[in-house]
This record gives sequence, C-alpha cells and structure tokens, in this order.
Amino acid sequence: MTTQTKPEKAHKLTPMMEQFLAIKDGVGPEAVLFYRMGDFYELFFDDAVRAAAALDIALTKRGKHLGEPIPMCGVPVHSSEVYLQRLIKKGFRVAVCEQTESPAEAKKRGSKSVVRREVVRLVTPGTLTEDSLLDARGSNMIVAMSRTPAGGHGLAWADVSDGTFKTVSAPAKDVPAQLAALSPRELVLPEALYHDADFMGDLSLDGIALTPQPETKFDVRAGERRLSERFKVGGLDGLGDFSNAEIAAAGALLEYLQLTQAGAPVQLSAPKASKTSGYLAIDPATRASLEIDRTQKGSRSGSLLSVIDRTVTGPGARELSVRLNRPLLDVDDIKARLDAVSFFVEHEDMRRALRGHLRGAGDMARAASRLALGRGGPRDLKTLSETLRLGETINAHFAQSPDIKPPANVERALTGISLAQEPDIAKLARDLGKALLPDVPMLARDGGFVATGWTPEIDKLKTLRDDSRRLIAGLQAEYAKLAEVSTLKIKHNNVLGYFIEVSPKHADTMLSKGPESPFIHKQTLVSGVRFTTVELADLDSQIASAAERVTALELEVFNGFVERVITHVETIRGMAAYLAQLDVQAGWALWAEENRAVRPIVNDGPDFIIKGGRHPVVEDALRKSGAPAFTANDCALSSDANSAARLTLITGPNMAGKSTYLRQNALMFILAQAGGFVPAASAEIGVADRLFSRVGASDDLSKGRSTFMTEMIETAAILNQSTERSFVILDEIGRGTSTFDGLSIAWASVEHLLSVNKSRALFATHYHELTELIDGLDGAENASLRAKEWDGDLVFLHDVRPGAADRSYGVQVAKLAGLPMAAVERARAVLERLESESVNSASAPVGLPLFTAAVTTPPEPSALELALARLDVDALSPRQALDLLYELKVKAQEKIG
Ligand SMILES: Nc1ncnc2c1ncn2[C@@H]1O[C@H](COP(=O)(O)OP(=O)(O)OP(=O)(O)O)[C@@H](O)[C@H]1O
Repeated sequence: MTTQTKPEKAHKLTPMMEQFLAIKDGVGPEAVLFYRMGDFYELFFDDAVRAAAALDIALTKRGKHLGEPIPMCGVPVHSSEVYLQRLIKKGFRVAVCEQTESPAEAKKRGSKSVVRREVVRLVTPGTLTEDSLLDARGSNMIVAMSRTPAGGHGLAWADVSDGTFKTVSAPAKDVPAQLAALSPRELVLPEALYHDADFMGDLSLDGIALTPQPETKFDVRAGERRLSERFKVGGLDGLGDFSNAEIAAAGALLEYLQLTQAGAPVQLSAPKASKTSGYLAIDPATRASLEIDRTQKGSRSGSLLSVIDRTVTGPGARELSVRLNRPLLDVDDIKARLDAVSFFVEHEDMRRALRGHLRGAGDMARAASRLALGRGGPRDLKTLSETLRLGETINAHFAQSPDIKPPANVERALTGISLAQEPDIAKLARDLGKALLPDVPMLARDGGFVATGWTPEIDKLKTLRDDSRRLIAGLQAEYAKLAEVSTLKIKHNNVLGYFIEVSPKHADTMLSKGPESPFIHKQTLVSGVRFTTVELADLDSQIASAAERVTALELEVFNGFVERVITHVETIRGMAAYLAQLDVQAGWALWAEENRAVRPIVNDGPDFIIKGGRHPVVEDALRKSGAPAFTANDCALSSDANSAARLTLITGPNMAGKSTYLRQNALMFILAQAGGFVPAASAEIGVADRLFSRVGASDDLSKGRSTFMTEMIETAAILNQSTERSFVILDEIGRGTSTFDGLSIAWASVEHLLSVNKSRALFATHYHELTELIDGLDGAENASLRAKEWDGDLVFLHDVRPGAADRSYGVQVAKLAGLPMAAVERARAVLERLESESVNSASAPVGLPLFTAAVTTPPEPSALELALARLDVDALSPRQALDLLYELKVKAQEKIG
C-alpha cells in the first residue's frame, strides 16, 4: 500500500519522526498527511514538495533523514480549510492527523514522550462536509460501482454532506448514462473495472476522482453484513429490494466512507433502491451536448439549469439539478409535479410569501449531517433552530387562506415540514430558539453562544465574572490614589491575566513603597513596569476559572443538543427535502411566469406537438445582449406517423438556427418530464424513454478516437438502442468524412431511424441530396430555416418552414465571419462554376451534390499555385527566396486588383 521509505536502523530517528513515519505508513502514498503540530498542520518529505507546489507556499527544511534534509511545509490550523479546499480541487486526498492528547498529558508518560496523534479523517473530493469546501447549490456525490460475475452492474451513491444513500442496478450499456446523471465528484470501483479500458472508455469521467479498491471490498456477503450492522436490520430485505450488484456497491461504499471517517460511524440514511426504468435515459454525449447542468466547457453558468434556476436556497438548487438530471417516465408522477408548479403560477401571493420565508432557510440537511459527524458547531444548531421553525411559519401562512386548496404534492410537503406531528422535534426547535444567542460562533469551543436564562449555573458564573470585571474597573482609581500615580492603569493580556502598569519613570515610586505596599512586582519592560496585588490576582483567577467553567458548561449544552439532533436526523433530513421541493416548485413557477412558459400536456401517446417553442438558454443570451428577440418555432412529430411525421429533415444556411432548433426540442422533453413548465405557447408531449443526440463533432483524443470515429460511435449507439418511444436529434452526421461516404451514412441512418427504430427524430443536414430522398419516404418530411439576401448581405430569419432549403449560403456566412474579401470573391466564383457544372453533369448520383462536386472537381490551379508547385526550394539561396517572395506578392496583388 505504501512506498514510504522505511528508516534504516543505523540512522537514529527522533521520536517525533518515528511517529510521523509510522502514521504516514498507514496512510499510504495516495494521500498527503496533515500532521498536527500545535497551531500548524505540517507536511514532510514528498507530501511537502507536492503540496508546497500546489499551494504556492514556502518549502523549508527541518532536521535530516538518511543524511538528507527533510523537506517541510505547513499551514495554520485556523485557516486550514482554505488550503484543504485548494488541494482537494487539484485532485489531492488529505489525511488529517490530530493530537489526541495535550503536551502535559504526554509529559506524564515520560519527559521524552511524543504527543499521541491519530488520523481522524481522510478528506477526499467525494467526502466533504464543510460549508466552505462545498458548493451550496451543487450536490457532492460519491459513487461506488460494482460488476457481478454474471455481468450485472450496481451503483451506490451517497452525499455525505446531507445523508443521501441510494443504489441502482443497470446493464453495462446503461452505466454511462446512470453515472452521468449523478455527476459524482469521486468514483470508487474494483481494480478490475478500473483496468478495463473498454468499459472505462465509455464513461465520461471528466472531473471525477477515481478510487480503485481491491475486489474483496466488493464482496456481496461482506457488504450485506456491513449494511445490516450499520443500519441495524436483521436482513437487507427490510430496507428494500437490492440486487447482489447493488449490495456489493453499497457495501464497498460504506466501507470506504468508514475508512475516510477513520472508523467513526458514517452518518447516512438507510440505502434506498431506485429503478433505472423510472427515469428518462440520457447518455453522457447527449447530456453534454444539451448542456443540462453545465456547459460543454464545464461551467454552470450558461447551462439549462442556470437559466431556469429561481430557487432561493442551496438545497432547492440541488433538488432542481437532480430533477433536470433525472427526468421521470411515469405520467402520473410528472403530472403531480406539474400540479404543484401550476398551483404556484396561479397563486402568486402564496408563491411570493413562500419564497420570502424560504429565503430565511438554512441548509438543514448539511447542518444536521455535520453535527452528527462531530464536525458541527453552534451555527449549525442555529440553522436547525431557524429552519425547523420556518415550517410552522409557512404552514400558518397557508392556514390563513383555507379556501385555497393546494394540490397533493404541495399538501404533502406542507405536512412534511409541519412540527405538529413531531412533538420531539417541535420541542427541540423551541429549546434551540431559547438556548441560543442571536449571534453564535462557528466553533463550540469558542463559547459565548448560550443565551441568558437557559442554564442557571452559566448565568451565575457570568454574573460572577462580570461583577469581578466591574470590581477590577473600580480598583484602578483606588490603586492610582494609593500609589499616587494618576496614570496607573489596569490592563489584561493572555499571559499575565490582569495586571497594573505604570510608566518606567513611576516605577521607583511604586517599588519604594515598603513592606506595607500591596503592589507586587511582576515584570519590567522598556515601555512600562507591571505589578499585581493579592486582591487583583484573586479576582483574576475567579474570572479565569468562571470563564473556563462557562466554556465547559456551554460545551455540555452543545453536546446535549447534538445528541437530540442525532436521534432525529432522519426526520430532519426529510423536512429539509420537503422545503427543497417547495423551493423548486415555487421557483419554477416564477421562471414560467417571467418567460411565458406553459404547462405541457404530458401523456403516454406517440405525439410531440410544440407550438411556438423557444430555446431557454439562447433566448436568455439574446435578451441579455440586447439582440433581436428569439424567433419561436413549432415542431410536430409522432412515432406512429399518423398525426405528424416521424422524422423531419432540417436544412438551411449555416448560422440559421438548426442546432438551436434541434436542441430546444430535446430540452422540451427534459423540462416536461422533470415536471416543469416549458418555453412554448403550447406543448403536447408523449413521454420519451430515452433521449439521443449527435450534435457537433469533437475529438476524443484522450480515448484515442478521431472526430469521425466519435461521431460514428455515437450514431451506432443511437441506431442500436433507440426505440419507438425515444427522441433523437442528429446534427450533420457524416460530415467528418468524404462527401460520398458521409452522405451514404446519413442516408442509411435516416432510413434506419424511420423504418427500424421508428423514433421521433429531427435530422439537420447540409446534404441537400437528402431532401429529395425525404420526399419519397413515408413518415418523413422536410423543413428548413430561412435566410434572405439583402443588398448582398445575409439576413437570418430563424423561422422553421415546411419544405427544403434551396441553398446553403456558406459563402455569405464565410463573409460574415470575416474571411478576406479576396478569398470570399474567389469562393463565389468557384461556387458558381461548380453549380453550373453540376447541373450539366449526368454522373452525380442524385440531384445536386453540392459539396461532392467541390471535393471531386478541384478548381484549376492558379498561376501562383503553379509557380509554387514547380519551385525547387532546396535550390534557392536565402536571398533568392526573399526575392521570389516579393515577386509572388506583386503577382498576387495584381490578381486581386
Ligand atoms: N430561433 C432563433 N431566434 C433568434 N436567434 C436564433 C434562433 N436560433 C438561432 N439563433 C441565433 O443564431 C445562432 C446560430 O444558431 P445555430 O448554431 O443553431 O445555427 P446552425 O444553423 O446550427 O448553424 P451551423 O449550420 O453553422 O452549425 C445562435 O447562436 C443564435 O444566436
């Protein structure tokens, strides 16, 4: 497990270094060790070298090991979270090693004893809980994946920060889609899978930390035992219906999480099995191209999620992301969600009030998980206190309008957040409200968070402390008179406590007071001389011990509350989930209102009929840039090809809006099946089981695939898997190869989709030959996006019309893009010639193979090209080469005119 060099016997190690090496040995080379030394976490050897570079902090040296200086760097404990965050972001894992006894305790075991230390936690990207390390609006999923000998795959996922724990079984072909839907930060998997290049090649693993584990960790029996013990059930049947693959994955995940918590119990809800069949399947390529929760470049802003997100809480934003990533299939479930959004569209007052209240809600699930893990603080209690009581406030608001009957979905959430059925939690919320001060510190050990009136002893001690402070304030005047030094001051610092200070010129007066004097000398500094008195020392120690006792009592109060939170953690998580749902429903309603979105008619039928549909992200971008408004477009498809075509072929100039149109219709399915309103004038959507897209070509060099290969793999997946219930968008397939090949592939794909897959499909192409094919095929039709030439310039109309486009306007677009005029003019001339040749040519396979001609009949070489081709470059001297260059330039200029 480790590559740490073992010290040779001949070299004597310091006891501390010996301890460090032993701990580092246990941690292994994969994680850097934060070794606690007083107020710093120190890093040594390779860890120090790597971390110093990653954090851009100074690398120093300390002592020697095997004759070599030991590289070292350190980070202060109080700001360690910032450094942790940076390291985790850069893909590091960090083992945090704390001192588990005080130096005084260590001394008792012998003067040379080293303070005991233990690794208390392994921080990995998928196991974060700190607010500062987490994205408030994004989940932090860790996934474990297993493969059984029979070839079944199991996925188990958890969000340690809020306690989610779920599993699913999936056939190998669905694993990439499942994993992409979860978009985890970390993936735990058996070594065999990790080394299976074919399998791994299909997963999209960008930004995911991979954690291979030995096969034995995925043993089904061991997993079953582990899960039963942790969740205190006789057998797993009590928790749900899990496959062996799910048990193996869940067991391995639990074990790994336990390892990262250094043995402390993992605070997760009992696992729930979910069904793959319940969700709209979206493979990773489609997910990426539709930019659902992040853009292709990886940012949240510019994604579908960022544009429609009107939630006011972090948990609400996370819930919206889950819904968009896993849209539903069940029509009744979808309608139930839609009912809730409709309700908040219709009842604007309710929506506004609810959102107002939700603004005051904290991240209850994360706060409760942190407290349960022993990493919480008074602020987490405060979050619970305020957010739990919010449930009552919201219910009270709804109760004011008894005539308004919320739909079942909203009603369930309201009951869920009400404390009426939960007397223990209601009491907990009330008690927290009374016990905590309005402003509380982050850490319990800092004290100062228990309100007056909660613990009589704390109040008494505080009075004692305050009285003593008042007495001390009174003493200053008394001592000044007694010492006859009017500038005498009583001050305080952490080392001396309270003391009397006079300037050096008065020191003698004070010191010469004789045996009667109450002043006892303590310290002489350049700036002043310090004294104490018996009375002052007494008061000082009273204050100090009262403060110590108050802190201890406050900690007791804190721990008592933590115990109560742990007892109810499941219910608290449930309430947090209901609040998040309400936030999503109300937020979606607001977005719908702002964007004229409508409730879609969702059914199990074959139709997809959109009137006046818009692309929410492109529309948003146009609005922000002040560009002309988005042009809405209809779309009508039907898999039984009765009420509408099954497949529509879209042609039109470059930049006309073909890709936008394709994507906007795919997004309609996602939004509607996620249970939300859609940006259209009206929409009828027969639920899709899978979404497929082949949009835009990109290389996947990391997997050794060229652009064309990637495109063909994605097309193959579509033709092999798409069903009558699927929705397919294909953008310019076949573009990455020679025109005849490309056209043939596009042609065959259209036919296959129409007659074999029978999916609803939109197919954008520049192969105008295909438009003639479509005319002869049942169930298919042509549509096009228009553009007009105006004064030699191109104007895009962006509207979709029946029928094929007559031309591509590629040359005009090239002009728009800023190609040099000379090149544009030349292209125009070549195009004219090619078009006239093609019209006369009988050899073309069908119609007008616009680009075929371009490829197969290259234009005549120009004089310049001929001159260059004939040139023997090696025979030229540098001078001749330069002269030639001038000559060629003159010729070129003559030609351009
Ligand atoms: N319906 C629309 N209303 C207004 N503007 C639109 C519309 N559709 C697209 N656009 C604008 O046109 C730009 C180009 O759209 P899009 O990429 O969809 O064109 P395209 O036809 O697929 O082009 P190409 O063939 O070059 O890939 C968009 O970025 C957007 O600004």
